[in-house]
Amino acid sequence: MATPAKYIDIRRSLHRIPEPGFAEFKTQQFLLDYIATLPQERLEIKTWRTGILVKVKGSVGARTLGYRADMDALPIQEDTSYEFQSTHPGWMHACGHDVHMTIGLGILTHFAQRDEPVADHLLFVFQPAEEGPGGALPMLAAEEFQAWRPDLIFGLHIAPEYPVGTIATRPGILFANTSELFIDLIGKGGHAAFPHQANDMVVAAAHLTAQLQSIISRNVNPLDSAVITVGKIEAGTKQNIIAERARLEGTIRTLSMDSMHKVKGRIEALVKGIEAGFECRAEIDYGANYCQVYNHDEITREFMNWLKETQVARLHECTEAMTGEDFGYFLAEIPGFMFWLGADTPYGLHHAKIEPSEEAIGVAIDTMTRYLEWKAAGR
Ligand SMILES: CC(=O)N[C@@H](CCC[C@H](N)C(=O)O)C(=O)O
Repeated sequence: MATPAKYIDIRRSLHRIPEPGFAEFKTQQFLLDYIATLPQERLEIKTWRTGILVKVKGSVGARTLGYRADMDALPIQEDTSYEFQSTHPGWMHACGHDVHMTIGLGILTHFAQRDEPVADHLLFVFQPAEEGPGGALPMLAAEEFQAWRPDLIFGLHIAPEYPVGTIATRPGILFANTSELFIDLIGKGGHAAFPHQANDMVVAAAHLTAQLQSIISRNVNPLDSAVITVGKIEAGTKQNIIAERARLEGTIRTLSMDSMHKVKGRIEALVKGIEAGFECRAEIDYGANYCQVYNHDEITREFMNWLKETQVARLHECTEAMTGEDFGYFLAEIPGFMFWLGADTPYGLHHAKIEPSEEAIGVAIDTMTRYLEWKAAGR
C-alpha cells in the first residue's frame, strides 16, 4: 500500500518535535490530539507518564493483542536534507521512532474506523524512553498496563539496510542484551609543563579506551559475539592544564547474560589496573540494562509462514543483531515478536543524515492491519 498523505504529514509533524526519554510531552499531546479525532465508540485511553495506552474493544474479547511503538528521540544535531527538520536543537528522531509511532496510529485508525469490531481486544502501546533510561520495564510493572495486559505483543523497528517492502525477522534471539557503561576517572590535575606532579586522566582514559577493546578480541569466545562501544569521552578544561577528571560513556552488547557478566568482570579488572597504573580513582556505573529481544518460536514461525503465503511483504530470515531494545522486556513476559522493517536509506540508525523512506509506513500499516485482522479472528 502506498503511504497515504495523512500519515506522511503525521510522521513529518512528529519528526519536528523530537524529545528525550520521559520528556515526550509535545509528542504525547500530539498523539492524544490525533487519537481524539478517531471514532471513540470502541476506544478506551489511558496515559502512563509520557506514554499512552489505547484499547480497542473487540466483540468477544477472549484475548488482547498488543502492538507497541516507542516515542523518544536522540541527542543528535540533525543533518538531513528535510524541509521538516527538528525544531528542537540538538535532538533528532534518528532511530525511526517518528515512523514507528505513525505506523501505530495508522493501525489504530484502521481498527477504530472498521465497520465491525474484530473478536479480540487490541492494545496500542506508545512507550516512552526506549533509547534510555528504558520505559518498557516500568511500564510493564504499572497498574495501567497490567489492567489491560495483552496476551500477545508485537513490535517493529525500521532497518535502513533493507529495501522498502522487506520484513526481516527470525525466531529466537533478534537483538542483544545491553548495558550502558559510564566510567569516571579521578586523578590529580596540574600545570601542563609539570606532568610528574599530576596524574593525567586524558592519558588514563586513552589507555582504558584501547584496553577495553581487548576484552572483545581476547576474552570473548570468537564464536560468541559481544561489543563494547565508547561513544563519548569528556576530560579536562583547557589545552595547557592536565586533566583531573575524565568520563567515558559507552555501551556493552552480548548475546548471552553469561557473556555480559564476563565482560563486566573484565572491565572491572582493567579499571583496577588503570587505578594502579595511573594512581587514580575510578567509579563504574552500568546505567540502564536491557534484556535481549527474544522472538517466540512458534508465533514468529507462524507470522513468517503467513507472510510467505499472503506475500503482503517480502520475508527475509535474518541473523541476530547487536542492537538493543527494551521491547525485550515485553517479550520476556508476553509471547510475540519484533521485526525489522525495510526503510532503504544509506545512513544507519543513530546517524544525523538518516532519511528513512516514508513508503515503509504504508507497508507496515498494511502488513500489521492484515496480520492483526487474521490473528484477532481467534488464530
Ligand atoms: C534500536 C536501537 O538502536 N536501540 C538502542 C537501545 C539503547 C540501549 C541503551 N541506552 C544503551 O545504549 O545501551 C541501541 O543503541 O541499540
